[in-house]
Amino acid sequence: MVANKLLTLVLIRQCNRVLLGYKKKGFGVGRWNGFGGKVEQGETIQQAAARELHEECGVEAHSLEEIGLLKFEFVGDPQWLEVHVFTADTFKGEPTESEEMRPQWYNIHSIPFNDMWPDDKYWFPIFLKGAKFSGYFKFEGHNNILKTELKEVEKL
Ligand SMILES: Nc1nc(SCCc2ccccc2)c2[nH]cnc2n1
Repeated sequence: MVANKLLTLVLIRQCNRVLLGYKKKGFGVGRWNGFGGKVEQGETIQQAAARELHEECGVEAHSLEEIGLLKFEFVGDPQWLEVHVFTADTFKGEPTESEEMRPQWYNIHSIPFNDMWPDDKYWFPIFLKGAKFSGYFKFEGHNNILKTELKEVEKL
């Protein structure tokens, strides 16, 4: 059993807008997403989430709350991705473009799902209504979902 690769994803949400970033290179390039990435040795998942947020758009979230757990399997790749999703509604600093990401606010009624990972349209509505979720998506390539499992949860 290959250990899952731990990743983080941070979605800053204020009233009726969400901060997304356009991925300029690497995994998920060309798609809008929250801010995130790998968990390094010696840091907690939450510390990694805060670090990646700051590295990718220059803001410091005051308190990150874990609201979702997503597991991704890609056909032909033994390593699953285990994405810990966090949210915050307050932060310090001004969202700034980095080498990785171009930040932009989106109204919650016009999330660019066609330019996001295909699974996002399934779990974003749960996130936006303030509930927690746990999901599994089996991908073939980066565009085709073969299997979906998703549930709202009381506690992660
Ligand atoms: N929304 C979403 N995000 C990811 S990876 C998020 C974590 C990450 C990893 C590397 C760089 C930046 C961010 C996904 N993978 C498959 N579906 C997906 N949906």
